[in-house]
Amino acid sequence: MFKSKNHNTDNNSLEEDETDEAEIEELFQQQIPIGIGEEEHRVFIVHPDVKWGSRKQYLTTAALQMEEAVGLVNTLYNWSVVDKIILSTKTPEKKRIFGKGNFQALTEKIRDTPGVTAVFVNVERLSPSSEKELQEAWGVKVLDRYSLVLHIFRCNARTKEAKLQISLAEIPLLRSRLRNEAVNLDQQGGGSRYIMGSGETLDFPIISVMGYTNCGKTTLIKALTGDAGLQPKDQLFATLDVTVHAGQLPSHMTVLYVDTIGFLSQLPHQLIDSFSATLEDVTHSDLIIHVRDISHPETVNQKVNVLNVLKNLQIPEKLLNSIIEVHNKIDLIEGYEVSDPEVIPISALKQHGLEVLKVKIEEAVVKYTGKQTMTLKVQLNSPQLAWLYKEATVQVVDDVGDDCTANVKVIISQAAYGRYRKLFQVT
Ligand SMILES: Nc1nc2c(ncn2[C@@H]2O[C@H](COP(=O)(O)OP(=O)(O)OP(=O)(O)O)[C@@H](O)[C@H]2O)c(=O)[nH]1
Ligand SMILES: [Mg+2]
Repeated sequence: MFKSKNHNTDNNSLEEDETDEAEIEELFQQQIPIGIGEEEHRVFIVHPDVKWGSRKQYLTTAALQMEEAVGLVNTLYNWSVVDKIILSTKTPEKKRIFGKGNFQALTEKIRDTPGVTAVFVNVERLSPSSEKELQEAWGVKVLDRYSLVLHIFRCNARTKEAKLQISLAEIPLLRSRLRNEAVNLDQQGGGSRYIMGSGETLDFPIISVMGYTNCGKTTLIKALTGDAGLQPKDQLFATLDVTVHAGQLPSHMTVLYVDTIGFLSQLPHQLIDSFSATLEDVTHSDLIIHVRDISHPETVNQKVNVLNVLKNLQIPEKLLNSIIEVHNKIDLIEGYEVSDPEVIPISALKQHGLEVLKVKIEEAVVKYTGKQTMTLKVQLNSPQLAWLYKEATVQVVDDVGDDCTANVKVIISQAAYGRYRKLFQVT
């Protein structure tokens, strides 16, 4: 389904549309956060079905839904269905999808079916912990409808704009996975929920890193996140795809940095579409970091241009006010000093000034997202701690002694704190 790559990717000239396409194609294929590659798949389909109405009614519905699932898999040219099964399930409110007996029988059946490389569980979304659990039990890739459909879109994406859109669609998925890695719900006794529930309230703050091409955006994100996969390059438009990277702030709050396509005064025509898609994405972030290459002769004009574009984008006033201005590449100017105390001077390459920047980012996140740091006295023999792990960012748990309580430092939104107080009748 992917186009074969017959372009010469060594030539980076922007004038050559073909080369440019090839490079985007390559970048796009490198970044597959949902982890489905181009390989062939032999898929076992499980359709968990809740009984309702008459037996005939639910069997008909289940059969139709199974047909739909088969159709989805067959859309992918090198995928095939090896077997399929409809299994009655517990209600969605229950913590697990399948009852114990059903699950054991299913696991045996999957293991006994030769050549299975993936199991498609035909539900909208599996929670990351369920997915992990099933994957461990079955030893093969586990897909839900969301990840399968995204994969189909990804394979069909031909234009740069479409590819960017897909990268953006993957953000919520990526977020929930990161959340799961940061907080293992199962270990906290929270159980694993089968379908993502209040997932949206669990979002991490999103920080868009913007600025002129070659100013050091990717280098900075790499330095802030330690993400070894990022490749800064001394070349215009090294980054042609929106990517998202998780990093930790000083108080262990996790944030997501969005690496964006750089500005250029004379934007090559073929890039305008993907560029505007990037900018649209920015309007949905919580905070903007504006990186300036302070060693560039046009740095002042560049700043004016960036701010003008952002203003014309109808970005919410609050987001405009949130902009953190960063002066990068100070290592190239001896004795560089800033006159504005709000501006943070750094060298992303030499990793100077990053701690100060992180503190500044954290302050801004607290200010602009309404999230606050609090220390709560928590009853350890109640579900309070598990609740906080799910709905807020737990930073430190201090055991305070014999009375079964702990001091828990959390980053929590005002709304979540309100719910916490109500739920546990804390005053
Ligand atoms: N001397 C110096 N060079 C830097 C610094 N930060 C980045 N660079 C260099 O600047 C070049 C561009 O860096 P990138 O991080 O790829 O820049 P970018 O803003 O992501 O560029 P695009 O993706 O093309 O928009 C690379 O050669 C980096 O090594 C810095 O603090 N000091
Ligand atoms: Mg870049």
